[in-house]
Amino acid sequence: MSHPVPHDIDVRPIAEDEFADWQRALNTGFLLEPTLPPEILEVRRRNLASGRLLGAFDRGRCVATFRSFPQEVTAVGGTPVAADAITSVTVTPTHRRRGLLTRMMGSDLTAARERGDVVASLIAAEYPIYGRFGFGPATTTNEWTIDVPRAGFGPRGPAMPEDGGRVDLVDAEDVRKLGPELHERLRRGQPGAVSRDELWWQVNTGAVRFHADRWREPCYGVYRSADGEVEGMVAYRCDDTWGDAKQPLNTATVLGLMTVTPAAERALWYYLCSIDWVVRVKSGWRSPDDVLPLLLPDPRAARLTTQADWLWLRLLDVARAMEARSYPSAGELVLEVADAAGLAGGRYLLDVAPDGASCTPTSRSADLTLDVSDLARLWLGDESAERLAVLGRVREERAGAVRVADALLRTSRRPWCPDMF
Ligand SMILES: CC(=O)SCCNC(=O)CCNC(=O)[C@H](O)C(C)(C)COP(=O)(O)OP(=O)(O)OC[C@H]1O[C@@H](n2cnc3c(N)ncnc32)[C@H](O)[C@@H]1OP(=O)(O)O
Repeated sequence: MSHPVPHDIDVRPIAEDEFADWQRALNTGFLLEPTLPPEILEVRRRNLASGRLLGAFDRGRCVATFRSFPQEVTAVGGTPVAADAITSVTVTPTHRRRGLLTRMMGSDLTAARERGDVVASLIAAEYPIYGRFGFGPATTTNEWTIDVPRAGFGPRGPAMPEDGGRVDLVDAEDVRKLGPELHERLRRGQPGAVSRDELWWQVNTGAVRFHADRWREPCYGVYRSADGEVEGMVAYRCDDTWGDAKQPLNTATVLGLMTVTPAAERALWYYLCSIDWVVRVKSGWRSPDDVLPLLLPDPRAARLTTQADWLWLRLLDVARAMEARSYPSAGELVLEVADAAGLAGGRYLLDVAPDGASCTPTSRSADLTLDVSDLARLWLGDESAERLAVLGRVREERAGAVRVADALLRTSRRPWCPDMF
């Protein structure tokens, strides 16, 4: 079988009239039906075609896809940094392992660096794909399945906290009105969270349909505090499962639950675990240190059913990334950062003082040597330098430097990205 020579394949931004071809290649790469119904294609064209879309073309046919869009990722301490969010990455099966992803990624990351983005971000379909491009897994996610009858709520268990707050069910239109402001509050307090644009709210509440048959309207609940402030919101769907003896055996699956106060968090989980007929609650993708299991009178009723890497980051500007975050104590660290792509490498002095941090190129000798992908693991505070040293991924050049790194970089709560993109 003869393969086309990689350089005969054109990698470039697509023209608007190539969108249908690009979309067909995208669906092919994701093992979906290649051709979308015309009305869905049109909705996608209207919303996506003018964005940053790359394609690879072999004899005029699109054989690879790549899309990036502007995003913000919340650093430790709450400052959002400019991110190049990457999605829709595919290479058609006939054209894989010939460097097409490498070419698209190189072109996108170079442009992002030139634009001044601080990081690039993505959710990886498979673990081994993105490390070679300087990405590291920066957050993880957990999903729990709650066995509701065992959870301990109900007539003999604790009642919903009496704090004057209330849960009300609302419609999609209310979610589009109330959700964005609540989410802005959430993401400013949640390292690893990413921004949502208006299109996110439209697509995720059914106002804009990107799929012909995948939309089923969920139920939406809102928690308001005693003074009427919206402090939490949940979207969930129930199935319609019944046992042989006519017992209700429904599962409620959480599509998203965001809260900005502990009262809202407690109230919404209590609500989900006390809906008649519901015997199982699937939590959806939660933070790895979510308090959820401990909110239940019997935490063992929450079984961990998914645990996986989630948001991957690629630092494009080490100095700005390190200066954007906060640190629990003062200290100094010289980092020798290797970056095979030549985008962000160098030796940096991180100098954390009580009034803020500076990170500048230095000629002082290094305390730690590591790859840019491993600095991405450390940046949000989730990974420990000590663990990476055990793996041989971080090299300690000065005795004790690993401990200093962990004291500076780790956080008391773990980072979390609630979104899939
Ligand atoms: C953010 C997102 O959109 S995630 C979605 C990612 N897409 C998918 O998983 C869809 C199915 N897979 C694909 O379309 C393709 O396999 C891609 C896009 C993952 C990779 O595209 P390719 O053009 O084959 O990658 P490319 O040839 O540039 O590979 C570069 C290197 O990565 C390695 N690599 C690429 N994909 C994988 C993989 N899935 N698993 C392990 N290694 C991989 C290659 O072996 C190659 O290694 P080498 O340089 O040592 O030879």
